[in-house]
Amino acid sequence: MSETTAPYGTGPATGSAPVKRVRTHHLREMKERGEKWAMLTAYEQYTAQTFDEAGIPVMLVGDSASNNVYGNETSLPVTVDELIPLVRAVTRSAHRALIVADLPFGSYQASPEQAFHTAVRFMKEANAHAVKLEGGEEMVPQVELLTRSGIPVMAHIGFTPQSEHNLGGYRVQGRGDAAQRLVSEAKALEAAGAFAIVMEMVPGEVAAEVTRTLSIPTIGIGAGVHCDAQVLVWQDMAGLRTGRMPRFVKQYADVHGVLLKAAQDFAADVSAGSFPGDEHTF
Ligand SMILES: Nc1nc(=O)c2c([nH]1)NC[C@@H]1CN(c3ccc(C(=O)N[C@@H](CCC(=O)O)C(=O)O)cc3)CN21
Ligand SMILES: CC(C)C(=O)C(=O)O
Ligand SMILES: [Mg+2]
Repeated sequence: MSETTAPYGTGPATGSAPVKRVRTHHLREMKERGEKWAMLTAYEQYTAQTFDEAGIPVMLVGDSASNNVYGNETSLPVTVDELIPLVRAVTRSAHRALIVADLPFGSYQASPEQAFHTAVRFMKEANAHAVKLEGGEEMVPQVELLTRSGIPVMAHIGFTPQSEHNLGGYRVQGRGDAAQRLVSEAKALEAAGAFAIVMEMVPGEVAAEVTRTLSIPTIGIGAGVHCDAQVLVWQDMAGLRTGRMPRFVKQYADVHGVLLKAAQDFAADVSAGSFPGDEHTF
């Protein structure tokens, strides 16, 4: 087992010492110390274990499971009932990371009460440590009620995929005149009690201003290097997904290539009669 110390000050995820869970206040302290950190999505056991071992302090069970697990085109169709088992798998598997459950489209926008009901399901049925929801000023009542009720909330502004039909597609938000509105939305969400805020596809300079202005950490995806943290969807980061990627993705491995070759080699061995061997046979 590797003895590398995770760079987040709460100790390694492996070994025999008891593992200390990352808490929202640790993230605020990292911002105060100027320590940047990485968030990844996770949707099941082995990636959650692996990212925990890597010292990733926060994992998001994204509504992006819609397109990255369930095979939909967008994140809109995925339901609470489809996400809860994935969140439960991740919270069972990661012992150190803070696990955030992404509230899916239609499960929180109607009212603070609807958001509360949905968030409580993720906390009770899946052991989530926090929830995430998309939106600006209009989500302040939701963020206030959840926070007052003991549920940590991660906000998400800029390009919010659940609103793609209102935003006119997958495009950068907060350019020009919209920049100051983005800053004031971020302030309102912090004042409402959010513990962190994702900024998706906003100009780097605007994200830098938000990051300087807030005391809570900002997590960028296509928002430049001046955010306090960065997030990517793991299948993009690891190169399992193929095809055209958004500009903000950096591919750190070729998992698709590795898995393709493994499947082809296995099939070829079976065809040739060279698997199973004596050592695999009882
Ligand atoms: N696999 C995956 N990765 C993601 O980053 C992701 C998901 N799924 N599902 C939910 C949302 C959707 N996201 C997306 C999807 C596409 C673009 C995209 O096509 N961006 C283009 C256009 C930018 C522009 O026109 O300004 C790009 O080149 O970045 C961006 C964000 C981010 N999220
Ligand atoms: C890309 C991240 C921020 C997300 O919301 C998701 O994976 O659903
Ligand atoms: Mg999402």
